[in-house]
Amino acid sequence: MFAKPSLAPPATVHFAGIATHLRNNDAMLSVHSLLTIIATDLAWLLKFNHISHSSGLSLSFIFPFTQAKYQPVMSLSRLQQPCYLQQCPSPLSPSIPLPCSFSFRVSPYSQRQRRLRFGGHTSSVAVCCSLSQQQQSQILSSVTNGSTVSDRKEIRLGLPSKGRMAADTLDLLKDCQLSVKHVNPRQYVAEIPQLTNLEVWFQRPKDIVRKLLSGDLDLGIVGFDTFSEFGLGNEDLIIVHDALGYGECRLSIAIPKYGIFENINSLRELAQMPQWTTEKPLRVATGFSHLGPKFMKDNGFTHVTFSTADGALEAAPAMGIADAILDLVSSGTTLKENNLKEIEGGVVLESQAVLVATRKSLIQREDVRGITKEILERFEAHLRAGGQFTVTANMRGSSSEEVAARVLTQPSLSGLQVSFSLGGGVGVGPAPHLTRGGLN
Ligand SMILES: Nc1ncnc2c1ncn2[C@@H]1O[C@H](COP(=O)(O)OP(=O)(O)OP(=O)(O)O)[C@@H](O)[C@H]1O
Ligand SMILES: O=P(O)(O)OC[C@H]1O[C@H](OP(=O)(O)OP(=O)(O)O)[C@H](O)[C@@H]1O
Repeated sequence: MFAKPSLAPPATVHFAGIATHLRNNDAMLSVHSLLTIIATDLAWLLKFNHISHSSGLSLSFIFPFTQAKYQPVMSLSRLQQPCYLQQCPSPLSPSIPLPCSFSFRVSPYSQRQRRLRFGGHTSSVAVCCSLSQQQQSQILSSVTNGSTVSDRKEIRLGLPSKGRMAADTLDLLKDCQLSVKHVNPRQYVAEIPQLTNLEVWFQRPKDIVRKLLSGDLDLGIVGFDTFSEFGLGNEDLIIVHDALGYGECRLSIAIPKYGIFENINSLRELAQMPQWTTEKPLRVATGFSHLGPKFMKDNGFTHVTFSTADGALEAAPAMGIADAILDLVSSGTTLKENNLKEIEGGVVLESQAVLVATRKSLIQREDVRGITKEILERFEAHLRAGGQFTVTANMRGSSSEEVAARVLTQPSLSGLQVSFSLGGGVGVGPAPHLTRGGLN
């Protein structure tokens, strides 16, 4: 099972890490950042990631891919060369041949499967790598050069103070037995008694991202859209959990259903309309003044201008202020009510709530890593448990299949999907919890 490496493994320190997000170019950032963290504190990451040591030789990176759209491509080319890589056995994936730098794709992951991402076979790919002591020092010095995090002793977590994300964020924390206690209801600071030395600061989502960048917060929960817009691709921000399961929406271009747009149904068609000239460019209203222009430029729009507003952007075309809008959509009701439509190829990004940390805090502060681990484990436990029930029953049966067949023929349990192993119990999809009485 353990393929012979093409390069002899050096006498090395071995690293392990987990990339909890991989989005296009962020992939390299994750790998690099996390490698660095490992270099800083190997023991912590081992615990953090539940990674097992393999044959005393190497440890695994595990990359859970959650959204097919990102088509994650991983590269280790940023690592200092030469970088010795070798195949490692993994229960999660078939072997992957690994040259010094490499890329791979992972099979698409459906919406329905997303929450189970740590459990499925297609969701993860494990690779292992070993780096020499010298490479370790190089990586470490490349990220620890520059400014250090401030001298403050507490750890700061930013949570949305208002808007759509606020209540759902508190609900998620509550579901994870992390109760946010206001010291004073009129203050923006709070605490979570279960997490020692943690200060919660309530801020507008965009300010959470800004304060992460400035080093005034260590961790934050925001929508991926806000992270992308205000994070400006800054490599100091790391998404440590990319799918918290709420705040789901997409950032999308919309145009009127009527007039000159009546027969326009794709971004390509929109770009090719003869109406747009230097004198009369396509006018787009958006609150996303970083992502908007970038997206339009990447999609070949040369004659385009942008205007901004703080809300109710859907009114802009009817008011004659804009030709198109670029805004968040979830149910699509607001677009419909305003006679607007989305178009093929017009989605800039899919968003939901994410947990963000600053790379500097993670690298330089052990207590931040500890708290991050604690929060992440609670989130994962909660999110993975969603829709899962355990049925405990005394049943006769000569095999797991026979018991499963019996469970599924019970009218009261109809609709269950069994995804189990027996010997101890049967794990199923949505189901009642049976604790006593036999199902015979
Ligand atoms: N229609 C929607 N459905 C689901 N989630 C949404 C929707 N609109 C926005 N969101 C998510 O909620 C986040 C917060 O949006 P919201 O407009 O409520 O607050 P905000 O960021 O405080 O806005 P602003 O500061 O511009 O007033 C967005 O960044 C996005 O991630
Ligand atoms: O697709 P839908 O479910 O209709 O949701 C989309 C709307 O939700 C958001 O606005 P929000 O309600 O937060 O108000 P805002 O326009 O003041 O930002 C977004 O800006 C859209 O206008």
